Amino acid sequence: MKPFLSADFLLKTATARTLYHEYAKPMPIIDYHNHLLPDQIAGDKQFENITQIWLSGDHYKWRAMRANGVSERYITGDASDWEKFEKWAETVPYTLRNPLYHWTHLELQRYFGITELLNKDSARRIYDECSAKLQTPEYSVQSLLKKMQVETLCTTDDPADSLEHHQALAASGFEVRVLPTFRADKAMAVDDVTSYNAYLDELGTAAAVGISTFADLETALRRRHDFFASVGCRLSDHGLEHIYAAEYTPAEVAASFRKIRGGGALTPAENHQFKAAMLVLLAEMDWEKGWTQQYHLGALRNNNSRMLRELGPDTGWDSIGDFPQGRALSTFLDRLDRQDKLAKTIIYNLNPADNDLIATMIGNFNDGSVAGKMQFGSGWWFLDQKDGMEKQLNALSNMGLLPRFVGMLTDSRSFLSYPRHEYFRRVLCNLLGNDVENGELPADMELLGRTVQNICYGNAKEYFGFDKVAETAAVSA
Ligand SMILES: O=C[C@H](O)[C@@H](O)[C@@H](O)[C@H](O)C(=O)O
Repeated sequence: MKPFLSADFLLKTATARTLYHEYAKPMPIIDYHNHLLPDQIAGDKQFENITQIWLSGDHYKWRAMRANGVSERYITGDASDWEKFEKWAETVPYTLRNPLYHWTHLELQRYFGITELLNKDSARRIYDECSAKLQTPEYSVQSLLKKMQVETLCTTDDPADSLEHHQALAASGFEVRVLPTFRADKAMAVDDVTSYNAYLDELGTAAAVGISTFADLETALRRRHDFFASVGCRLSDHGLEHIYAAEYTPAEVAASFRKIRGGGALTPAENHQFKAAMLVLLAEMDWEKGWTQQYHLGALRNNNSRMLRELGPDTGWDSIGDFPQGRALSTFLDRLDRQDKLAKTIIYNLNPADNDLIATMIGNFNDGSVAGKMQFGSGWWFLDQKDGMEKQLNALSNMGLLPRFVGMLTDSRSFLSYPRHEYFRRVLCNLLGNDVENGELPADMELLGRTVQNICYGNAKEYFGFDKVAETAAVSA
């Protein structure tokens, strides 16, 4: 019987072990999508204790604690940090076979050298040891990122954000490249007219333009898009139930915007037209700059209205939706491709039933401009565990080109989540190792090793063009 979480964790074959230890593990990390807070990186934050760095903001853990009968007081409420950690420790044994069980113990091992299982009995010891270490310079946020060989990370940022912390980091010479991502969801969130109009005022202030017409909105977004590019941004991102691809005319969109600005709500048809127009506008801006556009599709969000009122969005009340994806996505991508304005694109589906749909959809729009132009994103959110990752890798292998995949991202809110890349790399190497052992792939370690290194690092380095950021910054300096 293999020991739990040993050096060869998830690596069932000799080939897998070689591929992981000799090829995957040494690769730096390019974490091109996460929700880390740039001010905490710029300020090189020293977290007070393990609860603050590990539990606050992690709605994966929050859901597990709730499922385990823990009251909200000990999750997002006013219990002490120790009380919250104790409740998490009590919950961990009940997460076995959930990825949290692996991540929790992998993170204790990799960051704190703790191999003891976390549970009620070990909670105090582990809390004290981790919290004491977190007070030392080796556990400041910047030290933690360097410890995990992070080379580049992209945070998630609103067009109205000042990006002051990204600028400060670039000026500080911090070895890890910390770049923004242009996440314009709020710029098309017309479902709530009141909050949308308030946001438009905020966006207008940031862009130094009064936003009365749709043309003004475009001006404001273009100014912010240009500003994000000047700070090194190379990606955009969207979180949507599905793509919007209704037919529209500029006049219809302009009229809808006037209606919104007057405080009027759009009809469902006007709503879909407006969102379709916004997606095209934003996609064209991405194409003009050679950025990569990301679409996170299929989440059924904020299911618990009581808790949405109490805690707000992204607090653990979302789940996998069953929205039809294919037709609108095809129409949208074709609309851009027809104009030769389709940027590099990564599509993440939250419903695994859409895996094959996305894996085949991306094959419709590779135009020869760049290898792997159209990407099927890594297992996302409820799918970023062994089973979900294997399904995504197998669908991509069966219907696309696995060796052209830009690989994993943490998508996390915690600075202790970087072992997710290790987890993915182990899953990848194990799949390839199994194929070699079964005679389904040649035991060509040069070919397989290069493939592993490209998926873990090389493809992302080439595809996103972050090095161009350095060149641009040097030129503009
Ligand atoms: O893994 C979970 C994800 O980070 C989830 O929190 C995000 O997808 C977020 O809701 C977003 O819209 O970007």
